[in-house]
Amino acid sequence: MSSHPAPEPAKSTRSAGLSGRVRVAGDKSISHRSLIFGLLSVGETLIGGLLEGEDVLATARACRALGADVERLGEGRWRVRGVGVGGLRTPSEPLDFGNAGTGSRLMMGVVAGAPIQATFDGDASLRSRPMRRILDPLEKMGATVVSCAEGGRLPLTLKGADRPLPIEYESPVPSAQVKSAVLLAGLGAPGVTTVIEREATRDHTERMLRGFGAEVSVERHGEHGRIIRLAGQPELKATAISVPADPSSAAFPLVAALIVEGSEITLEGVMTNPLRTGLLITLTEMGADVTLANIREDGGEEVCDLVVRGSRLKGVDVPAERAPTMIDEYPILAVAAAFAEGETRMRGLSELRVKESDRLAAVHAGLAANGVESRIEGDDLIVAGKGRVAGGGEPVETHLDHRIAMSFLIMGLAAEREVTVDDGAMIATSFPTFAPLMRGLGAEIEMEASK
Ligand SMILES: O=C(O)C1=C[C@@H](OP(=O)(O)O)[C@@H](O)[C@H](O)C1
Ligand SMILES: C=C(OP(=O)(O)O)C(=O)O
Repeated sequence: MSSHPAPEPAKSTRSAGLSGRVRVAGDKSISHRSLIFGLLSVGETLIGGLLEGEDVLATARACRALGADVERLGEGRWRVRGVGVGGLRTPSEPLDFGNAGTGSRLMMGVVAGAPIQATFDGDASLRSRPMRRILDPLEKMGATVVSCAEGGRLPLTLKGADRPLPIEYESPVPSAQVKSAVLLAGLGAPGVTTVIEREATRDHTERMLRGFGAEVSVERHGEHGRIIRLAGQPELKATAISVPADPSSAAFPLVAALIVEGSEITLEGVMTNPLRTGLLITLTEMGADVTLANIREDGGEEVCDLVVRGSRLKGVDVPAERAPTMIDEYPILAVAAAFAEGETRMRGLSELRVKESDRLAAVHAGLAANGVESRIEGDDLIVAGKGRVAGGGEPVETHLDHRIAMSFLIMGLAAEREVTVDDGAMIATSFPTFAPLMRGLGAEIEMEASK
């Protein structure tokens, strides 16, 4: 098992109006995929704006272990010399993905579609997460699970198919990671690999496959779904990639500026891919003062500058079908809901139970510790917003979950008393510049290690 950094307790206190103009780090989903597609294509892939968080760095190491030449040229600037789908090699050591679900699951798809074998491992959080959802379709494509921990969990050794089979797969869970693993394995299969989604999930894999020269078609399916078809055995061509700013990271300064009275900030170049904008839609319904300015394109995605001002929020009902477009944003939405007037009901959150932590339970406990009433009914989370938050509770237990740590540190910026979290170290997995960036806007956040 990979070790974690030493726990780093952190706290935040009520802050005066936030102000400034910042750009959050590169999108985590696109960063993982940039490295992986770099590995799978022949030639030189140049990446700008790569997120240099621990999760993505683990993927970079895995790409090296599978045969790519991966080099950091400067801040966020990386070069990958790939080996092509047919040129992957069996790594000599286990691949350690740390805390990263995306990196490990996508790479299982890569290994499954090639005649190689690899062992996957990670930290205690990743070892507890379900992998059967990935292994089931990959076994249908011809991969073999050589060994694994109970319930198909990490550490596990996967042997790729000598001759991968193209399949048609309808995932029982709405998951971009499952979809991506099947499509990545499908690169090595002759014929067409098809993924059917009842609810559309983030489509970065499909878009980037096209960008690297593969043939991919996407068709609507029912009210919210899609059918994705990939023609197998393409020759992927290396390309240049610019990674836009991550909307899931932007969510933290965004909500901070809404709840801290008198704030006005600008978040530059935030990606507004329609399958990632559920939080923006929800906050707008809650009465948030957010303007989308300077809408343009970056790296094949629409981006804009978000101008955010302190706002009085009201409780809303968030429909279950919106969940895939804001799946990582529920912890910070729950914080916004705590400062709103009235009840917010977030529906259909079963997937939150299998993230870095059980986020439903972690959010509920952290809110309760800081004087906010909430309840879980089935898969719904209901937060009773009172327009104010007491704070001052016992340290919030973050369970190795970066988003729980960041969400509660944001809560402390507008709570009456300080909010503490037991460990902010995992923030480095997705948003290593979180604390300095927030402090630059005027937020009072203290991490123990940087005192
Ligand atoms: O494909 C991706 O890049 C991701 C998919 C989502 O996970 P699921 O596929 O498990 O929903 C999301 O939670 C994760 O942070 C990133
Ligand atoms: C769920 C997340 O990531 P992953 O699944 O890659 O660990 C996240 O970043 O919130």
